[in-house]
Amino acid sequence: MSRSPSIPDRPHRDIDPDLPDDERLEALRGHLQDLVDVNEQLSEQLEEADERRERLRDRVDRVERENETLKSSSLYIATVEDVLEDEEVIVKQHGNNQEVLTDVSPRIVEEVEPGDRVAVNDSFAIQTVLSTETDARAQSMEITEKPTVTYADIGGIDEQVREVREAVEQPLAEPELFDEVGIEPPSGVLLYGPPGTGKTMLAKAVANETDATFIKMAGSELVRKFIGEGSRLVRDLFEMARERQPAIIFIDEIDAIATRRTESKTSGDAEVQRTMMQLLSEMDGFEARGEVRIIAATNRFDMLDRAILRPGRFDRLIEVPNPDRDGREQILEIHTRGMNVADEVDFADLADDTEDYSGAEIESLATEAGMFAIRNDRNEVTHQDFVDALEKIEKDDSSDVISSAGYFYQ
Ligand SMILES: Nc1ncnc2c1ncn2[C@@H]1O[C@H](COP(=O)(O)OP(=O)(O)OP(=O)(O)O)[C@@H](O)[C@H]1O
Repeated sequence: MSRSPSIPDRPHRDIDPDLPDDERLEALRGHLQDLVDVNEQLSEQLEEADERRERLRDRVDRVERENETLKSSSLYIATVEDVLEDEEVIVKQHGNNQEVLTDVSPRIVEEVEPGDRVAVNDSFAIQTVLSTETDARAQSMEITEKPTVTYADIGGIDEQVREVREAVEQPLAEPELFDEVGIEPPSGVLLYGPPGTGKTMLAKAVANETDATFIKMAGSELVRKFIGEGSRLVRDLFEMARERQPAIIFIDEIDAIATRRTESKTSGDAEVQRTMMQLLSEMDGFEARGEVRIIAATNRFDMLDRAILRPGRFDRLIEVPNPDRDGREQILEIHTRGMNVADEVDFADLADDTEDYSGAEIESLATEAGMFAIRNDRNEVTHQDFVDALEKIEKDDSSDVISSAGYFYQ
């Protein structure tokens, strides 16, 4: 680094006050010139200092950016095995189970305890303490001992209900049937179709019918920040299901971890791929006639990696479409069961007017009609309330998401 230039001395001249005027004027001119020279030197130095400051600022920016990159580069997950003296700990890496003696920064040493999950960098130094495993499990899984949804709550998809019962319920309820015939039940069932058509309901209804624990995980929850975390969650998911069997594992939005590979090979992609491989390997090592069944759902069937559809994996595909006219009428009846609906309400007519509506949209139509009744100080819902609700929903739709059906799902 260049040294700072020295500051010029302040110019000084002794001018004898007794000098004749012209000589004193000359001396003063000389003094003024000295001052002008020093001023110039100082200005130059100031300019140089400004340039140096600019250069330093650039360097700080660069270092800060590097620091950010370092901070955001991939970290690995490990579990703390033991905390020793002198800020040393033994961690076991997830994935390869390698044990490593490493340091903890004094900043977080107080927080680290055996059993904690931590994020370590390439040199195994602990960077952060992660939330505890039970927290992570609880946060990302929805566990219901016995869901209340029944087949009677599902309208318009009778054929799909039949197929799901055969592929999921029967192997749980009557495994001996499969033993006797000598066939393996389907490994996994994939429900695909537009949003809000009853895929989640179907999975819940099977759990209800078979007294199984319903364990739901969204595929997007499995896409995690740290290397190894997604596959760890997949293992947790299956472990949880085994602990609570009979159980139905329901993975919604499976496309989040099972999208066809794209050209880009970023580390994020590789991590998602690893999570999917973990899911496949859990399924491969899975007792087909056992007490854990797996159902996945997607709105984006066309984007799925075909590897998950091979035999022994999601080998039973069930399309759950938007309901047809009769289906819509049935769903309307289901969702108005608990409502005070006037006798004159014509569900068949409403079913005609709700083409392309999903089950979820029909449910909102019923709620919206109820709101119109309340707004008009009535406790009975009339046909006109449904017509007004339809109009409102259509108006909202045209300015917003055009029927959610068909948007992702073509
Ligand atoms: N076939 C149906 N019969 C009765 N109600 C339905 C039906 N389909 C959807 N619904 C209503 O819509 C709500 C949402 O449905 P559900 O969560 O099962 O849809 P999904 O297909 O899983 O949607 P997504 O793909 O968005 O997860 C349900 O709680 C239910 O009230």
